[in-house]
Amino acid sequence: MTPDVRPLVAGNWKMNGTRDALGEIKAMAEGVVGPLADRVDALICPPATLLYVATALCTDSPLMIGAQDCHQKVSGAHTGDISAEMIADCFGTHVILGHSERRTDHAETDHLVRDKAVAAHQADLTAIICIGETAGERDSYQTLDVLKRQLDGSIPDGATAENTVIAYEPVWAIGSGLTPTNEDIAVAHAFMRSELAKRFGDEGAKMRILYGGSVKPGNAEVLMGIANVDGALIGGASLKAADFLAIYSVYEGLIAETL
Ligand SMILES: O=C[C@H](O)COP(=O)(O)O
Repeated sequence: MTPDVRPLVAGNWKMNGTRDALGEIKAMAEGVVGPLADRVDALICPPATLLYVATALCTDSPLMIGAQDCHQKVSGAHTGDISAEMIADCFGTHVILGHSERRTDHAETDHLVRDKAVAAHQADLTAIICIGETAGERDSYQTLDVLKRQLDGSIPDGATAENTVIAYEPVWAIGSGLTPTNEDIAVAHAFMRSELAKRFGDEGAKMRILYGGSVKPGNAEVLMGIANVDGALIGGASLKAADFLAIYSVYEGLIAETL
């Protein structure tokens, strides 16, 4: 955790979830309540097909709804894409950008991710910009170099602690059940914090840096307790309300420790 930074527990449903899954969102909306909701943000990013109905289920809940990608342009001839404005029009508040699956599946570059973040900011969305090294880069000790290159290239100059969240997701930890050691996570997050503070000053010092990659109810308390880890970006374990809420609830203990 970073002192005075409000944690964010975010779920990325990826290409999972049809209308049958809306009951999970309803249960999450009902579960994000009470004093914890005043201290810790919760967000679910379902597929675009569920965006509008998901936000409608959350009108009486602090649970926020976001999208998983947007186009860098405001509108136009871009078949199959959705714009940041369309996400905002569905009452979405956040958009995940530059996830490693999009960098791989759609050849997204740091430059493109930066342009998408600018589009997100122009639509008043918070951009969750994903970065992280591959197994090969980690094995050849390039992790911090990769993080620096992706931070420098993917974050636009107008980023603030309000409109931008960084998600560190080692590619090899996604969906694998593997996580870096606590020490490796601490080193990576301290490095990112220092780079963000160097470039963005106070805004960088307060910008949220999430950890993502095989976060589960069983390891969340330890992972979320690491310095400069300001929440989680959760894939598989965000599909079920019970797991998502169990991860969210680890902050009951973590916040009590800081009071
Ligand atoms: O965006 C979420 C991540 O890719 C993590 O996925 P995972 O929790 O299934 O490992």
